[in-house]
Amino acid sequence: MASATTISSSEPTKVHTSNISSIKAFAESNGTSLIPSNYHSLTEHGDIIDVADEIAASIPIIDFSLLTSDDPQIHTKAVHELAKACSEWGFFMLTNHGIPESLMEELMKKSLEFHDLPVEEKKEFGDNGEPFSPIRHGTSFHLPAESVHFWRDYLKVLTSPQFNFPHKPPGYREVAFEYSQKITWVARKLIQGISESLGLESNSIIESSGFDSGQQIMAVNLYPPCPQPYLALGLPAHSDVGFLTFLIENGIGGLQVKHEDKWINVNPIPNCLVVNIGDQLEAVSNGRYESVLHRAILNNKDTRISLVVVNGPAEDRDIGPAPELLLKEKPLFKSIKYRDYFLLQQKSRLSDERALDKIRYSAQQ
Ligand SMILES: O=C(O)CCC(=O)C(=O)O
Ligand SMILES: [Fe+2]
Repeated sequence: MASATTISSSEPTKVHTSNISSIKAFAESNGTSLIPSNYHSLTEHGDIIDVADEIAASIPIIDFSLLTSDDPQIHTKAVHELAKACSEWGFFMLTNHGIPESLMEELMKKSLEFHDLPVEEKKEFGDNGEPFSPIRHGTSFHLPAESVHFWRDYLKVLTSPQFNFPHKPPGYREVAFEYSQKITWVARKLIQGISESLGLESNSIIESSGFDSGQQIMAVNLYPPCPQPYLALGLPAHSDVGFLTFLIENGIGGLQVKHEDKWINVNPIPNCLVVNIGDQLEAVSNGRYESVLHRAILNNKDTRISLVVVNGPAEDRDIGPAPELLLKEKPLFKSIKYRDYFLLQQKSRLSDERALDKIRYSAQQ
């Protein structure tokens, strides 16, 4: 115990962040039980402890096979459930989505293999700071411009309208392609259901947003064990940029969503997709469905991997509240090209601002 007391009372190590190009490599070589002070994003223990776990049991579950049922009554009931999940929570668990478990397992395995490649071998994918680069590998969120860093390494790939992917480890690209296609199909069906739930034609959002040549980004997040998990975060509170985000992970847990002003742990359920509403759906639905705030917390034992697919509109489309909704209500958001919104959102994530607030009409207007 004496040594533990000594460690906790010593100064956090000062490490030049420019020396940390991979938190995985750093964590593996860090001989202390302290983390560098520029990774301290949580100042109060309460911030991480104040979690409303009793509410977690009521996280909505949507059965995809009911939504796609040919029986109109079953379909209508599922659309109703979807509307409730989107308006009350902004996210839900999706079951019976038809994506084979073996595909998801293989993808997770290859993702771990990618992050396990020697640093040298991943250099060719290094993030050059250009948000539209097809492949970006890096650490934290945006290292050069941040004051506080996050305990995460990432691979971010633009998988649509053109499919890009690293060519290593062998077979990763193929399995990612299959998963990307299947997620696109599920996303398309959900967006149709969401359109209906808003009283729009089933294809209304798909067509107006150019969804079939829409932007899709796959992000593979790796969070190594963190010796002081109550001081750092894997990812800070944020909302996602697109219409819908799909998340799977390796069963460790760490995703939290904000619900009624409290953080809720989203415990992984095997073979389920975690789906959340992104900013573009909040805009299109004119605020009916809110883009949910979420973050990734850490633990000191296990490496966690999450695989996230963000599906959005085509980059050249102007996106704003659906015109059909504006027959009866005032627009809450200005229309903006998705490409410009994407850039705005990337910039906003470096501060505590939300990009949606930048396109929101003020109350007086
Ligand atoms: O890893 C997680 O649980 C969250 C990841 C996430 O929110 C993201 O990549 O946008
Ligand atoms: Fe996210």
